[in-house]
Amino acid sequence: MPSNLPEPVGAQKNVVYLRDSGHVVVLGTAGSGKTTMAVTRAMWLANHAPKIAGPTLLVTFNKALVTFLRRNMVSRTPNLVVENYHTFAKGYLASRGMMGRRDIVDGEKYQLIENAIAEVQRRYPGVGVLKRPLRFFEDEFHWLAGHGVTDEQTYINADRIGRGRPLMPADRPYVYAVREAYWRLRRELGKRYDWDDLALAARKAFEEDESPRRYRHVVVDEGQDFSPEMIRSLAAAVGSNGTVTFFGDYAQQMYGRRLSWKSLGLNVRNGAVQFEQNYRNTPQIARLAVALSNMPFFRDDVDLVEPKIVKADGPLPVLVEYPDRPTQFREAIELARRLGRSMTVAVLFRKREHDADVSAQLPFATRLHKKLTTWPLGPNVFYGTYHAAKGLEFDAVIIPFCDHDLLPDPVEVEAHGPGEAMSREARLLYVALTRAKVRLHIMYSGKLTSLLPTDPSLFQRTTPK
Ligand SMILES: Nc1ncnc2c1ncn2[C@@H]1O[C@H](COP(=O)(O)OP(=O)(O)OP(=O)(O)O)[C@@H](O)[C@H]1O
Repeated sequence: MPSNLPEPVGAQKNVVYLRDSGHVVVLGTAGSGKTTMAVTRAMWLANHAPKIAGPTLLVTFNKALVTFLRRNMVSRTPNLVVENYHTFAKGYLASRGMMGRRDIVDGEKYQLIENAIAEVQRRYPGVGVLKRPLRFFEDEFHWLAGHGVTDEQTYINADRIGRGRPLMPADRPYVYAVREAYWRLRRELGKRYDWDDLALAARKAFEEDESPRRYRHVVVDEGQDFSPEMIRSLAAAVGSNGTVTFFGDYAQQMYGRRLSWKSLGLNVRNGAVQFEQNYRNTPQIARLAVALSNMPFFRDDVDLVEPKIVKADGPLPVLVEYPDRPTQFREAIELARRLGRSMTVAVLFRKREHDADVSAQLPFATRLHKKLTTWPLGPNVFYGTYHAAKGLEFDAVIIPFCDHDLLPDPVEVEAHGPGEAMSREARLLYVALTRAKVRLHIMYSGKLTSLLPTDPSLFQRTTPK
């Protein structure tokens, strides 16, 4: 997003200046102006909307995006609060006397789950599902909390939407036993919640809360990453004369397909509004993104919007094979250094493990991460994970390590099986490459990841000098 907000046009205008109370859902392709229009709508609702102006919460998933928005767009808008979801939920629970300073389990969570698995394994030796990796249990608990499941029977009967290969009902009691053991161990540590539980706790607290609501309007950006419970709690956070405006792109969804709007607490009268124009990417980059989203493993049965591209032509995405990973890394840094003199450039990685190396090589570059508090203006180098780049955009994006044995991440393959892992990781890669406005450089060594389309006309293949 730019620092000056563009004038809404077409469908954007209809959403931004909508006066009715109630709920609106906007679905749009990457770069269709969802974030910029979320900000424009939030500012209009906060201060300018005749008769319906009132305290407004703009909530998003990505903390780096919150920093960007506060710094560049909404710093002087009274009546508007920009927060990420967890800050909102924590603050609300604290205001209800339901959140102490040390109530959330953080890094210790993994050890607690390990201990819980070991405990249940001792009870049921030889049960196969209990041998699944920690990441599997973590993911399953995340899903349960996100869908507001708090008892075993509901889990056993659940249509486990969002997992390619559902877990057999016969296996579920064992997984649930691990969840209960984890809860008990967590309680013994004096922690009431983990991050995944906050939405469920907030939703329930709102249900019992009859006091006047703090916010009249809620605007949700990057809505595809919000769990059902998060969306329900946000819908419950406004009173009956308020509005919820939800912006999302299901092609960028991390995982889990969506439920009906109604079951998410959203009362959408006329169906979702579609944003179809892609204002960010050149046709060359957009074409690659569309080809990726058409790959068979990019499974989806919901509202993907085919983009109409409005930007001028640019160079083809560049695909370069290097002899080895250290060379890839060196070249990515060198290219970022060079491009960063005249434009914004981001080097994006699947995993966090490269952060220290980049920071050693590029001490003035900005790492995209949760605690980012300032946002540099002008040409600059940024770096971070695909996740951390959500919602952001850069003139150039460099994606090293698109190697066959690194993407999809083997940890995800082990946890979810190859089909599910491909589907999830393809979405992440889609996020990463749609951050590029004009230049995109993809690097690999050995064999290229099978997540990328193979049509040679989508790339300019070059060889390293
Ligand atoms: N009406 C418009 N006129 C000109 N430019 C626009 C308009 N709407 C959006 N843009 C530009 O399009 C780019 C993408 O916008 P934005 O980041 O809001 O998209 P998005 O839908 O949130 O993308 P993503 O979901 O991929 O993060 C920005 O540079 C923005 O300024």
